[in-house]
Amino acid sequence: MASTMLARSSTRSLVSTLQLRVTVPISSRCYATGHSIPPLNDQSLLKSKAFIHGEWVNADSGKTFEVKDPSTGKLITHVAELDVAETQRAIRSANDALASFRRTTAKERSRFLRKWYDLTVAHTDDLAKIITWENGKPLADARGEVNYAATFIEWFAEQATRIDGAVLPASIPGNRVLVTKEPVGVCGLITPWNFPAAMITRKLAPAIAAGCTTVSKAPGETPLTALALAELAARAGLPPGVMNVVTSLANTPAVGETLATDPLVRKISFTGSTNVGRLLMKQASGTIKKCSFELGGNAPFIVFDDADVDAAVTGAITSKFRSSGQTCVCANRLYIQEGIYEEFATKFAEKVKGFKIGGGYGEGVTHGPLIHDRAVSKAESHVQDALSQGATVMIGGQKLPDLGSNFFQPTVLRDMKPDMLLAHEETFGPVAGLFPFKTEAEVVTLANNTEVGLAGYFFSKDVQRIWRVAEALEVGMIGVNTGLISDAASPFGGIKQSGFGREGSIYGIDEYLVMKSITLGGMGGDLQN
Ligand SMILES: NC(=O)c1ccc[n+]([C@@H]2O[C@H](COP(=O)([O-])OP(=O)(O)OC[C@H]3O[C@@H](n4cnc5c(N)ncnc54)[C@H](O)[C@@H]3O)[C@@H](O)[C@H]2O)c1
Ligand SMILES: O=CCCC(=O)O
Repeated sequence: MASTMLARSSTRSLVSTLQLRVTVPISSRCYATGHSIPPLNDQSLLKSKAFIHGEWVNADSGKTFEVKDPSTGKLITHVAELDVAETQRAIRSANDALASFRRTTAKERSRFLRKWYDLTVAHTDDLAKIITWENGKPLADARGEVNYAATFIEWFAEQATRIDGAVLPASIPGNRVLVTKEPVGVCGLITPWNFPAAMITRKLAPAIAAGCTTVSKAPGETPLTALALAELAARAGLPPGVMNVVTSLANTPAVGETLATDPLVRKISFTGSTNVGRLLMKQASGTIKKCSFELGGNAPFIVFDDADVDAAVTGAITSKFRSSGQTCVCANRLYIQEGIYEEFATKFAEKVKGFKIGGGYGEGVTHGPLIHDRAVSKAESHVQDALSQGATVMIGGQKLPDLGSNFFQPTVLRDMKPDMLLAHEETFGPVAGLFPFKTEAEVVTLANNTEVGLAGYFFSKDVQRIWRVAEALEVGMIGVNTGLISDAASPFGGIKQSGFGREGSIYGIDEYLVMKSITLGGMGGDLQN
């Protein structure tokens, strides 16, 4: 009871913060943030409880965790810190809902998704403000993310009605083989903080389109967007239990293990680091769950001498600095062929000079903070390692303490060498290292010299080279003469230790379906008189 009241007061506090735009301590557990955010049109989108069986619930323990604004480090609100028991309850809710939801028609599921899509688009401004608040990305980027997130809902609203089967010629006389596709069952969906809306809709929309029921684990850093999306899904009429959202920060490993080991869960889809993916895969193996894993990358971005250098600079800026370098498909290693190295480096650094760094609501801000100080330390360590081995800074290279503890300068390093840390580890921050190379064969060897294989990019005007290099790069997604490959229509996913499974596209729904063959015997006899 006390915890219920506490959480109610937390939500009220959050709402008052938005209405009043003032710095006022409201309660000892949740207070205004000290920097104002634009008020929401619909303040009831702000939730601080988890969503189980169509109800907003606190943790049984009454525990909460803090969600902080990465721009200021200040508290946004406290969110329910769920544990194993509540996660099991969410799984049972999804399991109870499955029996009837799997029997809904594709058209019904499609209509539901369409309503959810319409509501998401209608609330773009509010969702974007929430994303900026908890993730830090500039408001324009946050709006772009809401649009991107909504395209997955729209896409799978359309795909829901296209789940098909087959009739196959049997090799046994008199038999006929039918193939149907069915929902895999209860799905455990675990998503990261870097795209608080799009990573969750990219899993939820195909799961629902397929007729599955779900338990999503919202990222501890950015749970508010996931909860707002759940509110919109409920408004769209999704039956209780089809979409449950559990929230946790400290209890995340226990919640994750519960999802990955509970026999009622038939599918785990995870987006995040390779290390956590490895752990979840091990845990999920006990009950042989269907899995898809979208894990870490270390994308090569190659510019050949024959490329349009200006286009390559634009593509590299988009790919490297999207979300301040915090996307799994961000260029991590920029390989520039010797003939155009100087021109590329100068033009690239010049563009980076034009960035405006600051809090995501700031006028004209192009790049926000990193998510937390660990991310800043990683960027800093990659810069230090490169400098200690002979790289030079063209621009940036420092923290920006005057802006806040999570800010790091967009950085361009030149004269990078293959042994440097940045060549082998995903920076996940705004540091671009320019590596010179001589030949096509050399650069493809360098590009493939990594355990992961998510995205890769290259710029060239030679059509034969385009085929050669595209076929030789060991990645799941390639951008040729573009730095932007993310699209609901395109299959998203990696190879090697970047994981397996594909999201979006005509293939994404297969991750949530299982195939069943039905063999009919005694068929095809003579016509009866
Ligand atoms: N391939 C992709 O589509 C994709 C997309 C986004 C991020 N990523 C990768 O994610 C990484 C950055 O995110 P991060 O550092 O927050 O990743 P992370 O693996 O630490 O966390 C990602 C998510 O997993 C949850 N999590 C953490 N530990 C867990 C555990 N033991 N059990 C269950 N869930 C757990 C977190 O709460 C979070 O929601 C990068 O490596 C990046 O490339 C990949
Ligand atoms: O960070 C990973 C996902 C980014 C994207 O979908 O473009």
